[in-house]
Amino acid sequence: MKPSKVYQQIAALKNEKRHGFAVLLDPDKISSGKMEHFARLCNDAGVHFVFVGGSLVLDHEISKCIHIFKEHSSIPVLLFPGNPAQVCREADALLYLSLLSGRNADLLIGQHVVSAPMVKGSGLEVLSTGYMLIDGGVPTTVSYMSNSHPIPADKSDIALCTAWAGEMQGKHLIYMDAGSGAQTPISAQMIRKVSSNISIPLIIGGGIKTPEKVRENCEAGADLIVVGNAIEKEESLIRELAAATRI
Ligand SMILES: CC(C)=CCC/C(C)=C/CC/C(C)=C/CC/C(C)=C/COP(=O)(O)OP(=O)(O)O
Ligand SMILES: O=P(O)(O)OC[C@@H](O)CO
Ligand SMILES: [Mg+2]
Repeated sequence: MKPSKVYQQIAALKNEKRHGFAVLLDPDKISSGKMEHFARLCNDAGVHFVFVGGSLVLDHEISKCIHIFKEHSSIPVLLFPGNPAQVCREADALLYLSLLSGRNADLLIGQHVVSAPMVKGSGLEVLSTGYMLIDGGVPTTVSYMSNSHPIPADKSDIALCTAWAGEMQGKHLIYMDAGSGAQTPISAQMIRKVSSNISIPLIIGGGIKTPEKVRENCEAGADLIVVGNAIEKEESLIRELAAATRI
């Protein structure tokens, strides 16, 4: 399946040496009743993409959340699912994650096989994504739920070889994630090492809280920065953090 519109927007960021900002909306923390408000905040801040999903989502309102968001915004919505039950047609695209940092066959290919008919029939733009967890100093929901070891934070060579393997397998994107709520975000040194050696777009997330960190990550070669927790705590940060990708 060839990716198209959303992929082209992400690839354009890289080709034109610009940087994008994505807000992660966790339906368990930002309920459908707040979606209109968040849509307006994201519009006003010039957010490029919205990711929706979680390692474990208790709320069954993902479709409703996306539907409301899209009534008030034309920002593309990308599903960021911890499992196939979070896939829904209302989004624009699906980050079709393969957990390359782990050695859990189910998250590399098993869940994809089981959900293939549903994903194929969804009409979603499918973005094949090499997903890499990097140690962020604390156990995160995703490391627990995926039952996998993250790549040690100081092992940039392992990160690079993992990203290379994903690129050579034909992944459209690499997403390096220190995990939601990480204590220590991914180092600029690791971002630089990976970014300067791959040609597909690089998404960076986990524990990013300040415009300075956003800026540092952009300078190190991140094409798209993802923030969730910090914005849930202080929604006015959306504007500041998004602006930092444009400096
Ligand atoms: C094949 C399909 C359609 C789905 C499977 C997708 C795979 C393989 C996922 C890999 C591992 C995984 C559980 C990723 C989830 C990543 C994610 C959405 C993280 C968002 O943050 P949370 O971990 O929910 O953080 P909080 O603890 O802050 O809620
Ligand atoms: O919630 P935060 O820590 O910003 O992390 C965002 C995202 O990369 C998590 O998968
Ligand atoms: Mg979550």
